[in-house]
Amino acid sequence: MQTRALRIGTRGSLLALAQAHETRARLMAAHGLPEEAFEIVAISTSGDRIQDRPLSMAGGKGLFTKELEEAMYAGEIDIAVHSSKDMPTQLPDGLELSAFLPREDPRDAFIGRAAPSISELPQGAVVGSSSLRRQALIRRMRPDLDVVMFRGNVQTRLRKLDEGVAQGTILANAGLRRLGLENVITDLMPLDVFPPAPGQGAICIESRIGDTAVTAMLAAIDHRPTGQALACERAFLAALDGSCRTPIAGYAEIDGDRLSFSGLILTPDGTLWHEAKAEGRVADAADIGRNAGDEVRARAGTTFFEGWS
Ligand SMILES: NCc1[nH]cc(CCC(=O)O)c1CC(=O)O
Repeated sequence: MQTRALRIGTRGSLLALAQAHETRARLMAAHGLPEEAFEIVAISTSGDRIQDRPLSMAGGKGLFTKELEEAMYAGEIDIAVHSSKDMPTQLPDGLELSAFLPREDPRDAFIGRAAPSISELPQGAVVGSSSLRRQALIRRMRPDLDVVMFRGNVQTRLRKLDEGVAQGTILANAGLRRLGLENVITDLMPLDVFPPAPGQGAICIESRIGDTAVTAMLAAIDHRPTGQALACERAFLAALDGSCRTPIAGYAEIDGDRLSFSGLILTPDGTLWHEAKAEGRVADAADIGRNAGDEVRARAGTTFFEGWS
């Protein structure tokens, strides 16, 4: 018998709260438990407070997870719900990713004002993005565009578009859908020309290693194919050192017991890139990702990373 509510830790942003609610709904359904069996605990993180500079310059990944992990060590929460994309490849001691929810659409979405798609934007138009990967991919597609820094939550970015600060921006389709904002999307970026960040669209749940009652509960909502795809993508990222100052994209697709992976690194200006494609058994997901990362790293050579890594 469960005596006290399971405390679900989350960041306080609207997107994070939507993800925590989805997790709670799945746990309620899987275990036939009422809403009162769970408590959602919102915790503010350093990443949420930095609005004036790129996160890549402020310490990168981990900024969104550190406070939640401390709350987990302190026993203030039992699990932490995250966007897999924001998770460092190396977790702190004693914590593990014990469940992944079924992945949403991993594609990026374009929100255009002067034109519905990047290719139709007028010469020299301004596109806002704070993601190094998206900046590099936009520049690779359209070197003439002016790519500017764009931070803040979705609502802030939409307001900046209204104010004419930029003619377009790119956000994850998954996040927009979870917020019920898919109506603002004017184009969806194809996976081959605009590959997503490793983990994009997948919610993951972190817990304490050895917390058997909690991990048993989470096992019931774990979506194996998403976990396997993520094992591959995260191994690719880890092999490349996962520096958040190198634009990196990677996406694994699962079909039965087969996995196909495509990974890409680019220079921030989008003029140079190296791509690896691999296929194999799902059981070898992590090896496939690691080998692809090693291959890309070897092909790029050390000069590729000079200057920003
Ligand atoms: N770094 C912020 C972040 N982390 C996860 C998502 C989207 C949701 C997801 O990928 O699951 C976003 C916003 C965005 O990129 O538009």
